[in-house]
Amino acid sequence: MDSPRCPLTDSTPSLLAQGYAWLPDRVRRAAEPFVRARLAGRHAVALRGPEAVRFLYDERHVRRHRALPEPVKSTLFGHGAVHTLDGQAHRVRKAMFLSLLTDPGRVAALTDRTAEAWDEAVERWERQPRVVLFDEASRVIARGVCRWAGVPLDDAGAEPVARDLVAMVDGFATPGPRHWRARAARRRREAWLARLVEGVRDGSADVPAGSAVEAVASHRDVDGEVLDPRTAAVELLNILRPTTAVCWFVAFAAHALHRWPGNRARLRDDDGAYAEAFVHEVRRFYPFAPFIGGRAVTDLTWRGEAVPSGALVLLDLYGQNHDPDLWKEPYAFDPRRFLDRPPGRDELVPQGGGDRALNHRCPGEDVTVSLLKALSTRLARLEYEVPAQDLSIPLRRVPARPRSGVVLTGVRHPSAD
Ligand code: HEM
Repeated sequence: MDSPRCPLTDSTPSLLAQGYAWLPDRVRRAAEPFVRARLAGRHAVALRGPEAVRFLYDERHVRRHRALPEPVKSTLFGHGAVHTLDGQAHRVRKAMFLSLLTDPGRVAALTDRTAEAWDEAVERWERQPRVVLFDEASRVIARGVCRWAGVPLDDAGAEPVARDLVAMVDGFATPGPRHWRARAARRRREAWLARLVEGVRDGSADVPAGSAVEAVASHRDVDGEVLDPRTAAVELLNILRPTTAVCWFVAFAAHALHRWPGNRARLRDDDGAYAEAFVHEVRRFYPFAPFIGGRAVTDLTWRGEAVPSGALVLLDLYGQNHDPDLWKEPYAFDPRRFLDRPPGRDELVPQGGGDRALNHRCPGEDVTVSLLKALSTRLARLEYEVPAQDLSIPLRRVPARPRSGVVLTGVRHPSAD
């Protein structure tokens, strides 16, 4: 087999300029689900499809160590995060997340805390002329997850905390001012939570027994040692930050209810199966995580294509969620596609693929689905107007969001009429 040639031109500027469209465009031009590129000076290959999921998540092929660029670690995930670990070190750290995030009782408690915060917020929204749903949802969820996790937060604290948690997500994939805001937000919140962890350990901070803060503060890593306070803060943020980021999906759900209002009645009617299908379709249809990746640990072959040791191997999440080979009419928003059958493990991949206990698949999918079900249903039951505004979702911006943030006016609970 010929040794693979990495393109000479670096595609990083095109990726930054085109966002979500960059990889699917390249796949379309290549007329096959395999793309070779140079990214940040490195040889990269991009794959998609259930078979590609199984290939990439096999640690004999691809590992995460030294795969993530520094700007992503300094904003989105944090240095020393579970995302960057492999092998036994990864599995021991991952077990902590799974025990906190997949137990149905804990997921229900987090959903209840957040639903309470939503109901409190609605009382305020009814007295306001307009609300920006994206911003409001971020505060509601930040309040809910902090209450659930045992992070002390007074009412005035929710707004700056939500702003920082959103900033960390908003700025990971851009070189501009959003990026510097993300770095500053991470530094601030790591310092804040590291102090809390130290307080829990020396007894000066009182947090509920069994809470996420207590679990992270007392977690022992593969070496039998507790995490240093900064890494413990990084991992606490890896619970608070992505949970708050469900506000992106809440804004997308509002967008879908506005564009395709037929969904509203079935959500209002407490149709649990439909609500779940709606949530999966929101996660499939709208753009959020564009791709994930790691480094080839040895010379590999993918469907006859050589992948040299050290190359970046990317899984095209957005492309796979819109792949016509997997989804009938992929650009139609249609929750009914999930009514007949639940999503296949390695087909629907907005939060990664594979087995969440063994690899890097997101441990927060149950939380995401549960929160989004509860909040979409509540949103569908509210009455409000959607005044003229720019609801476009430019795919050049990563992470994408409706430009206006989804402005609602005249919010009222139907019972108030
Ligand atoms: C807002 C919706 C969410 C999206 C779009 C999302 C997406 C993702 C993606 C794409 C990955 C990487 C998978 C991989 O590298 O293979 C991931 C990993 C992760 N997510 Fe999520 N996630 C979301 C919500 C959550 C929530 C609610 C939590 C926790 C409460 C969470 C915690 C994590 C953690 C800790 C990892 C690292 C797992 C590991 O490396 O083993 N995520 N997520």
